[in-house]
Amino acid sequence: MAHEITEVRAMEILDSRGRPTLEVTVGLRDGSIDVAGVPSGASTGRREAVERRDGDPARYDGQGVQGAVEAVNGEIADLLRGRTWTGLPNVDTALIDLDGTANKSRLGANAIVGVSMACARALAAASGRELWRWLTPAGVQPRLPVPSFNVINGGVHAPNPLDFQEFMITPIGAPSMAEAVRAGAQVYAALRRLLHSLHEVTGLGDEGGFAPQIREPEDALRFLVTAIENGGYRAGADGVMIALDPAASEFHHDGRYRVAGAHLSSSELIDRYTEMLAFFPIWSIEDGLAEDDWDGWAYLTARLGDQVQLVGDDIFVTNTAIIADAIDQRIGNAALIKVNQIGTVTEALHAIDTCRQAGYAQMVSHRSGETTDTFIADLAVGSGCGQLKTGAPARGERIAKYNRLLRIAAEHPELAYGPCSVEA
Ligand SMILES: O=C(O)[C@@H](CO)OP(=O)(O)O
Ligand SMILES: [Mg+2]
Repeated sequence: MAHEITEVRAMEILDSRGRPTLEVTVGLRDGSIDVAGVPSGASTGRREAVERRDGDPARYDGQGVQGAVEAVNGEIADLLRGRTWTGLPNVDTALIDLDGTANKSRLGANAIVGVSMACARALAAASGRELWRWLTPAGVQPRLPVPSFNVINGGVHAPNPLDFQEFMITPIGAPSMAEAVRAGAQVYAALRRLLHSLHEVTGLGDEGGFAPQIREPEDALRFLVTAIENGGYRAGADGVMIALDPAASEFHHDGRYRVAGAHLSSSELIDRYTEMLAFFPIWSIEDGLAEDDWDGWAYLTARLGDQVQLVGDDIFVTNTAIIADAIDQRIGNAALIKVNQIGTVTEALHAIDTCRQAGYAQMVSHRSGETTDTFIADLAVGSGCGQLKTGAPARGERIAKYNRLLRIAAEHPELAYGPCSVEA
C-alpha cells in the first residue's frame, strides 16, 4: 500500500556518551507519526557509511550534528514530503540517490539512517503491525534472539589497559528470553561482587560493562567464568558461554597486533585464540583480526571456523558487496549487523538476507554511543537472526533494548527463542 509522507524533521539530541546525535520524526497522511534516535560508533570500520559532524570547535568540541539536521529538514524533507511512497525500499533508494556518494557522506549517514528508521516505524504503524512483525521478510520466521551482554569493557570503550574491547556473556542454555535476561543480570551482579572482593574498580565503560585495571584478556576470561559460576550458572553450552569482540583493528599497527605489551603476528594471535578456546567456554569471536588483514582472516577461518562463530564487524561493515566477497573467499562465518554502519534499514535487511542465503550467521548490534531507541530489538526479532548484542544489562540506553525484548516475549509466547538463525 502506498503512503504519502507529510512530515520529516530532525533535531539535535544527546547520545549515551553525551555527544550530539539526531532524533528524526516522520509523519504520514493517515496520521501515523514516529521517531528514531541515531546511534554512533567509536571503533568504526574504515569502509562504514560516514556520519556527518559539524567540526565547529565552539559547539560540542566540533561534534555537533547541525549540518545533518539541516540535511533532514531541508533536502531530505523536500524530497520525501508531499509524495506517495510504495514502501521503505522505495524511500531508502531515493535517499541513497539523493546523497549520491558511495558512503553517504554528503548528506550524512546519521541523517539518512534516522530518516530510514523513523520511516520504517511510521509505515509499520500505518499497517497496524508491530515494528518487528512489519520488518519480517517474506518466508522468514521471526524469533527472539539470544542476548550477548558486554560485561567487561576495554579497548577504545574504556579507560583501562585492556586491549580487547568486549567480553560478553551469552546465556546459550537459557530456556527463554526472560531467563536469558535474568542470567545476564545475575552474572553481572556476581561479577561486580567479584571485582569488589579483588579491590578492582567497578567503574563502567561506554557499554555499561565494568572496566577493571587489567590488561591480559585471559584475566578477564577468568573473571567471567568465576562470575558465571558465582551467579549460579554453569559455564558452558548448557549454561552461559562467552563471546569476545577484541575489535582487533584498533590494536593492529604496522602489521602487528599489540596485546598486553606483546607484538603478535596474525598467526601468533590465532594461536592465542586457539588456547583461549581450549581453556574457556568461548562460542563467538568478533573482529578477531583487523579489517585489512584478509589473509589473516582466511587463515583464522580455516583454523577455527568449524569450532567457533567468527563474526565480521569492521571488516564487513554490514555491506552486502563486502559480505559477498567474504563469502566467496571463505572469510568468517557470521556478520555483525549495524543499521547505521550501512545507512538504511533496507540495506541492513539485504545484508542479513545475503548472510542467510550463504549459511552465515547474523548478530544484530547496537553502537557504543546509543540513545534509548529500541529499533534494533525489533530488527533482531523480525529478521529472525537469533542473536543480539546490546551491551551490559545496565544503563538506560542498553536496558531499553533488553526490556523491549522482554515485552515482545511476554506478549508473544508463540515466538521461538534462541540462536539458530542459520537453519531458520
Ligand atoms: O565494535 C563494536 O561491535 C561496536 C558495538 O559494540 O562498537 P562501536 O559502536 O564503538 O563500533
Ligand atoms: Mg565490533
